[in-house]
Amino acid sequence: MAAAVVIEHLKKKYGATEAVKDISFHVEKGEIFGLLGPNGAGKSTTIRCLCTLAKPDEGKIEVCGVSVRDRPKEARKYFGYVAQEVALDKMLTGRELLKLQAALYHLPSALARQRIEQLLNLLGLQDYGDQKTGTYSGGLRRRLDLASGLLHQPQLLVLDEPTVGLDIESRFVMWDFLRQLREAGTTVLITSHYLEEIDALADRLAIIDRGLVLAEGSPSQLKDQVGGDRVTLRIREFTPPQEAQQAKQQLQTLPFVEEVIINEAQGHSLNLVVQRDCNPLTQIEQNLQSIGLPTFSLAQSRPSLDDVYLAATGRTLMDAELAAAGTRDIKKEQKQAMKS
Ligand SMILES: Nc1ncnc2c1ncn2[C@@H]1O[C@H](COP(=O)(O)OP(=O)(O)OP(=O)(O)O)[C@@H](O)[C@H]1O
Repeated sequence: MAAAVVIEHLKKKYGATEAVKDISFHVEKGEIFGLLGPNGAGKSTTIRCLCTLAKPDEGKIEVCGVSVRDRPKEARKYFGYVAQEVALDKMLTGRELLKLQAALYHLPSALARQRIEQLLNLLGLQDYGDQKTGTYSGGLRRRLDLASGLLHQPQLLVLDEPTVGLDIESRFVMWDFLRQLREAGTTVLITSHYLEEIDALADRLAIIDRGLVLAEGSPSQLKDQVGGDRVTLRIREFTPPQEAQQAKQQLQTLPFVEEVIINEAQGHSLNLVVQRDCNPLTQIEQNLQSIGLPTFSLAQSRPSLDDVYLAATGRTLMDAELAAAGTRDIKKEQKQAMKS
């Protein structure tokens, strides 16, 4: 059985910007697959190439065994795409917009009517179908986007950051709906920069950073691979770099400490990897005391996807987000995207 998505050695540049340097991953049928990475990592570009909305420079892309580059029209039958931001015509009602969309998919009108009512019900939109979309909340708009992407009953639903800007409740509604879709046999490919979203939803994921896949697997596999428990230590609220170095050297000598990383972006806090199921906190504190260093905060936890990200990139996802913010000219990108 062909995989739902095969992407191999995808490359895509915008001018001098290498948006996608070399990305490969497979999505199996019936799973929720997450692409996790900070803003600017290349997630949208990857799925825009997959969904025939951007032209790749190189690489193989298949949807349900059909080459997207060679047979784009046929490939489009297999997937529904829900973009990051959809410009809805605010004067149209939800039902009218779905009718328009159904016409774009060339659905026969009886089938279109049936699908529209089904989806409005399924997504809890039955009371809003005749209201103008200009009156919709963010959560309702996203649900209508979903309905649009599902009208032609695609085998694969591709969603770009579907819960950005949504409140927690709307986000949970969306997660539940995506899980129901999976139960009904639809494959879901979702991009997100929210760790907890991918952790909660995805059967498997790929971590993407600066146009490359850094890790791929199920959330628990990836967490297991990064090894022992994590300890986050702050010597002071803002630790001088030389003290952080001194602490690192000292703590590396402890038998249960596997690794010490100094997180410069977080006030030179220290991230330690320690053997599982040891009780390290008192010993760490005493050890620091013995060389005259205080402890401002100290906490132990199981590895998270952020630890997986940190181990792969040397920075946390949030720091990567902050570094990316402000370096992009979104208006220029949108203009260029319209052209490509
Ligand atoms: N149309 C475009 N023109 C020029 N540069 C672009 C364009 N689209 C994306 N880029 C650049 O390519 C890189 C990858 O962007 P991309 O949108 O794929 O990342 P992303 O991970 O999806 O982030 P986001 O979720 O913010 O869209 C970024 O450096 C971005 O500035």
